[in-house]
Amino acid sequence: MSQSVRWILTESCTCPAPLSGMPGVELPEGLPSFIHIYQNDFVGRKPKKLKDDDVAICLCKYDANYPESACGDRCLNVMTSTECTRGYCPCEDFCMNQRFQKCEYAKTKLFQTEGRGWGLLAVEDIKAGQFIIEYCGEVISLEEAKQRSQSYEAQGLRDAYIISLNSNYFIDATKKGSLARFINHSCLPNCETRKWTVLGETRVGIFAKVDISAGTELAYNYNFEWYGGATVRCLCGAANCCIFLGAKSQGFQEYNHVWEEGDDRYRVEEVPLYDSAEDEPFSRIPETIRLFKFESINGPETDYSQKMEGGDVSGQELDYFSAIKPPNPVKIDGITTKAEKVESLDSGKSQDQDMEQTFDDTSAMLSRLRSNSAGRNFNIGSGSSSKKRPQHSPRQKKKSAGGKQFHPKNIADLFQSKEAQEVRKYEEIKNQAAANLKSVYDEIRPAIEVHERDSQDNVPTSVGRQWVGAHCAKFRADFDFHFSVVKNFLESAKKAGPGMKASGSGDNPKE
Ligand SMILES: C[S@@+](CC[C@H](N)C(=O)[O-])C[C@H]1O[C@@H](n2cnc3c(N)ncnc32)[C@H](O)[C@@H]1O
Repeated sequence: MSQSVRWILTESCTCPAPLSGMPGVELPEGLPSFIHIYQNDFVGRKPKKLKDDDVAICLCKYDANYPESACGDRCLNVMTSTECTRGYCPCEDFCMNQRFQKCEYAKTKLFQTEGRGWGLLAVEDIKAGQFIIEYCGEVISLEEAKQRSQSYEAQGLRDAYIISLNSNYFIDATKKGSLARFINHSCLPNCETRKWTVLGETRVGIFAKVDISAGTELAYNYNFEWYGGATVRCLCGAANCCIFLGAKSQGFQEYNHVWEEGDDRYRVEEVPLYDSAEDEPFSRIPETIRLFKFESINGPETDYSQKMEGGDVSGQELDYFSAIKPPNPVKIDGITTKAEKVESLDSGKSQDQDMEQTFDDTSAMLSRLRSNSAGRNFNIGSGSSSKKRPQHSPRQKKKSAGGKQFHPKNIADLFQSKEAQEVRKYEEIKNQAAANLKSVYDEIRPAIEVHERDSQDNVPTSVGRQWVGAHCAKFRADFDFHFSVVKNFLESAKKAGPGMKASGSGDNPKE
């Protein structure tokens, strides 16, 4: 049974009192407690204050015979996903481009789904492209997002409400948020998320992808990028459902292949061998942090088994932190996750610290540049999941001779020779290239951040070129370094005679 309409605004909320004409919020009984807000609540920093010079003013001129003239689709601000600013727009009160500011939401209603918690329904017909609601919550830093994600997990919270605004900031709607926090995921969604700039800040809106009729559940494709941790069964009911949230992401597919019982392709013995210290310099992920990313998936379009309409998926890139972690991987009749089959997982390997640091600083930039291509990736903390592979089970044999691993740095120390000097020279060049890459990133970061709210199409070519150039130099230096390690290692072994094996192999009588 529904309670009467009520406003819930707390003292700590920075948003103004609800504007007249704003939709009321009907909160049904039994809804887990949260604080309803109409604007993002900034934690740890204040919202930007736009200076006069920074306000984007369009060239629209209101024509009473043509309402679209007041900041419709041809408005310069609309075209750049920027809202007009009240008091500055030439169309004044006729301006139609202040939907976030005026909370011009579609009428919606909460309802209880089967197995997916609460969901949001359209109460009126909604047109394709229409703004439905803002995804509001607390705006927090990346660090805070990591901490909260871990803490929610420790508290056993199942539902994930943290999404990314950009590489530095996230929206956490766990404790405070708008009704958008209740919109569920579908593999065949009728809505999508879009980022808009409103009064200088990036905000996230839910928009209709297709015409939606009253009574239909609203859903968008979370496009979770799976970064380890729990596998959560998707219950969207779409005919093209991916079975698990994030199942289409590379991380999930490499780590949690889903297969039928008895499928011999995935026997533990056949898990590929690798030496992570050498192959995977960036692959360590803090286990407790799960980052999910919304990303385009062009899956087959099939019938919608629930009352949702289809269309191709083109939601913008957003990331999701999850606090979900069931005790064991999900098991569905006849289907097992690979994690269940692999008997034990190592907790992580030591990493090349300087490389890792550079990667931390530059991963956000990389992800943005990559996001224009089909195979997007996003990295957090110390590494990318894209290369993460199943780790050794106790039954697997080691690849290295005698179980020893040869780290490039150790090799340089071990060989006090001409060869070692050459290796060190290349190592220095490699470090220099890494430092250059970092300084290029620091230099061009502002240019990227100005544009990150939409896409990287707007980033000046010179910036992109500089970035690509620095990367190529870094890759080249890495290659030269590793090549010199291998070459000099072999040469010194050859010089030492046919019986000589790598230092540390235990076969050298002098050892
Ligand atoms: C942003 S919340 C959505 C609202 C949530 N249903 C509630 O009751 O608060 C996201 C969480 O809802 C659940 N969820 C959303 N879509 C789902 C789906 N298709 N299948 C299973 N669970 C889903 C998952 O637990 C997910 O972490």
